[in-house]
Amino acid sequence: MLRIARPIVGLRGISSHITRVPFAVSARSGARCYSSAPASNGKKLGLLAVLGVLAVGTTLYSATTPVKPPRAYIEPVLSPAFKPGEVSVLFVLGGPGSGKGTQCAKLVAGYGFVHLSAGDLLRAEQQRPGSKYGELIAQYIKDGQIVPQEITIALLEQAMKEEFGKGKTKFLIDGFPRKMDQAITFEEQVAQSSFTLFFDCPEAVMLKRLLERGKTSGRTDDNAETISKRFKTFVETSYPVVEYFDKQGKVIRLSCDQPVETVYGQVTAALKGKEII
Ligand SMILES: Nc1ncnc2c1ncn2[C@@H]1O[C@H](COP(=O)(O)OP(=O)(O)OP(=O)(O)O)[C@@H](O)[C@H]1O
Ligand SMILES: O=c1ccn([C@@H]2O[C@H](COP(=O)(O)O)[C@@H](O)[C@H]2O)c(=O)[nH]1
Repeated sequence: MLRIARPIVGLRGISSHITRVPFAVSARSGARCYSSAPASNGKKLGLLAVLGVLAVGTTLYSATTPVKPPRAYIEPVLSPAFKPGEVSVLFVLGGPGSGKGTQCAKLVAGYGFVHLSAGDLLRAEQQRPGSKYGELIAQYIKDGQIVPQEITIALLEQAMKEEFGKGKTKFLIDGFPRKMDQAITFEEQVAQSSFTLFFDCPEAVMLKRLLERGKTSGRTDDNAETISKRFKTFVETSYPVVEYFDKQGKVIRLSCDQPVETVYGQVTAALKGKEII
């Protein structure tokens, strides 16, 4: 597929308005064109006649010569890895510790979704012997920052293709997209999302859960210092993604500050309402 880029606004047609008027015309070879000496009437008339002919000539030339538009730029547009309708993608977003993974696990058990957690994929890549990106990923996670999109999207696309090859088509993409560039690139190059489940949760609740989880999780980011960085990243970088999809009417907002089963009841009711399950 090819996309023809629009020509640069304002470029087309400008040349038709440019008429070059000769700077000085001398009636006689060697005469000074900047002389202050008064010219005779005959000379003045001759000069005016020449200027008039030139003005008419250039106007006629520009009016009759077709203006060539600038050559269109041709940009290749990559087709997404999955065609529209081939797979169903639900993004699952919410602050750290809002319960995304817990609810995804229940949807897998109840409705046969494939659950792909971007964080889990990054941690697995970090651990993979020989990975070029292990150290980089470890540093970003420890700092509560978002790993460059190329790495995360490649991991997600690969995992989706593997599952698709086994006949799976319903995906929960958990903890992604966490940044606007990821949202746009993923939808352009991998697949369109149908909805985003957003778990709204007070920071105090998430902090308590994460500190509790940190006692056994072994995660380098479940500690007070990194948690506060993750909260900041969520507010500044990830929440704009929720707003972006909200403007498209594609966000299902859920309150996470309830027992697990109550939250799950809200999730399933909302998905049934949208005829996703
Ligand atoms: N509704 C809930 N009520 C109480 N505790 C919960 C609830 N949901 C999840 N938890 C607990 O909170 C912790 C964080 O949950 P979970 O791992 O599902 O969150 P998450 O949003 O996936 O976090 P992260 O983004 O950090 O991976 C876990 O220990 C989990 O058992
Ligand atoms: O798209 C993503 C998703 C995650 N990360 C990094 O991983 C950690 C942990 O993610 P969880 O979803 O909480 O498991 C997150 O703080 C980021 O550092 C990412 O870079 N990009």
